[in-house]
Amino acid sequence: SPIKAPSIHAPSHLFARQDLQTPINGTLPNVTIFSTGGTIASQGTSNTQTVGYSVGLGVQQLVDAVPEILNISNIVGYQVSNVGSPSINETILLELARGINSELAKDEVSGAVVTHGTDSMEETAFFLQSVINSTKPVVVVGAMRPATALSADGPLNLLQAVTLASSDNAKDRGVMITLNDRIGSAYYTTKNNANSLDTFYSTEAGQLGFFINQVPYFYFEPAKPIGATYFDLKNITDLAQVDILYAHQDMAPELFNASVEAGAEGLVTAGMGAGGLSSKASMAAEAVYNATGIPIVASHRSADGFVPSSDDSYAIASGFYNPQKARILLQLALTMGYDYDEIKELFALSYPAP
Ligand SMILES: NC(=O)C[C@H](N)C(=O)O
Repeated sequence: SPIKAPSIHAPSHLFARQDLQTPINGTLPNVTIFSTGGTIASQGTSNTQTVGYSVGLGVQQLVDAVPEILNISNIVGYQVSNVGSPSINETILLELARGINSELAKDEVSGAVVTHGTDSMEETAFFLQSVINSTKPVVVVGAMRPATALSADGPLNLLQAVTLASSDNAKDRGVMITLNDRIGSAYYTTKNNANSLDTFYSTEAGQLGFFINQVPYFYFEPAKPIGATYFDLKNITDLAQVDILYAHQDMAPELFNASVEAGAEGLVTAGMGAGGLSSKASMAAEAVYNATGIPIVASHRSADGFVPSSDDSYAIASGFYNPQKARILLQLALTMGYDYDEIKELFALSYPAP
């Protein structure tokens, strides 16, 4: 019969550590699962319900649904939160990052898995990529169908995530996102479709590998994304406020001032094409920059692409970062006290001169 997982770490104040009822096998690696909620932890009222379900399954139930995981790894779990990922906030992000760093610092832990809603998964994954101090695999995983649905995707995704987190060939590849057999780089992977199972087919730079019969295969040797910067969180307890303004025809120029009045310390624009704003919006942005000096990063509302730097612009070019990743990067830079020029250089690191 199953025995209690050994107490191999101390709980932090936010995390509810679960003493998962998993059999211990000394020959297997140890993986720690950090559970945050999302569709992977959700239940509907029938097996055909795939919208309008509710979050509620705990980390123990997620593991219980896939006993095969215990043939791959010993598991310890933390219940970090149990929310839909639109409600993930900086408190959860900071605690998650600290928890992962402290787990991965232990020799006996091979890797970490984060179960997460898909809606803001790329933001959490990018954040973790920027603040995790380890070469061990960190895998962020979710599902597009609730656990109760016919053909629920969560259980196999979780099995693959644990497999990846305990694989030697997954080391030194940065934080990864896995869903629907695909392995993507957290740095560049984006949710592309609001509903479909294959929503995390990656943008051009993001695809790292694929699962075949639950074995991870990589296309390349381990590599680090160009420009990836590590931020040491030290005693940081909150992140700078950065908001995203979405550009469109006739965008209200007042939004720039309103955001600053609401507390924004930096702004990201999801511009049209390669970062474009209407001339009225652009003038308002420039006026806010001149009045306050807050950094304004120009990104793109198109799903993929690049915003080039321009010498005569007040705005900092996002390069390859989409608005939600640019926001996290700007939050981290501001939190660490980077000035305007340092922030500009930070963004430019992702597209070094040839
Ligand atoms: N598929 C999902 O996980 C979507 C869910 N609304 C979430 O992000 O929490």
